[in-house]
Amino acid sequence: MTKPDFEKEKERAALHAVGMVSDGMWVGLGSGSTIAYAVRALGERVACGLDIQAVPTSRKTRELAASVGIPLRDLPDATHLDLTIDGADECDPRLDLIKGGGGALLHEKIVASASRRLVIIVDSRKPVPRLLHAFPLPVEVIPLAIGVVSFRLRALGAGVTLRRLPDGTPFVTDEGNRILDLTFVEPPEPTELARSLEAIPGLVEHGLFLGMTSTLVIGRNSGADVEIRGSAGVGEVCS
Ligand SMILES: O=C(CO)[C@H](O)[C@H](O)COP(=O)(O)O
Repeated sequence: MTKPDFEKEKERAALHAVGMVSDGMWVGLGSGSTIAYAVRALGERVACGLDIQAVPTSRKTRELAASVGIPLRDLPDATHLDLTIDGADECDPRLDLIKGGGGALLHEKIVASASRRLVIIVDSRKPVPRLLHAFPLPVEVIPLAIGVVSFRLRALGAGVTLRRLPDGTPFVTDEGNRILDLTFVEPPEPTELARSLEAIPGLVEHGLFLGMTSTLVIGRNSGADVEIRGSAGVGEVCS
């Protein structure tokens, strides 16, 4: 059996999602390696005359989008968006997600929550039967609350790890916060966990995106290019 080409899957999912963008839209741009394919493809459509405004969710995405000529707006300028394209670390059959592997979950959730449609693009490794059984759940915490929040998270049954860079220093988010990665020996029900996390002062946001996804696009290697879950919808493609 040939090995799956996950980069090809990411690219196929990204191309499909970019086909859903049409003239006049305000488009949210997520973060991560899968989104990079979407940003480059969107840049090609902009070069062909597509007229959009894009709101990036991280410094990295902003830099890439600017480099391919996508017109950009800042998040404070946005009131609502037509469509957001983003990646995910895990997605379950209800299209609920874990996000934040790249540490951009706060901006990603604000943009997703303001979007009429959230289109999630993934490769075939991301769909799972249940969330919280494999990928650690990222939460964003203000630096001075790290001790207090970690204590409360452990009381919820979580294993807590401060995310660090390869040089050992703590990872710092675009908002100057820290990321704690949570693991569970006995994974809780995501909705209940989300409620508990939202009640902890100093915990700014968590990576559970529940009930937000409109469309999940899974890139495939063989057969059809993509598998669609949720609502479909394809716009014009630049040739
Ligand atoms: O949530 C995210 C960043 O905060 C990313 O969307 C998620 O980590 C997926 O990244 P990739 O496409 O590189 O696998």
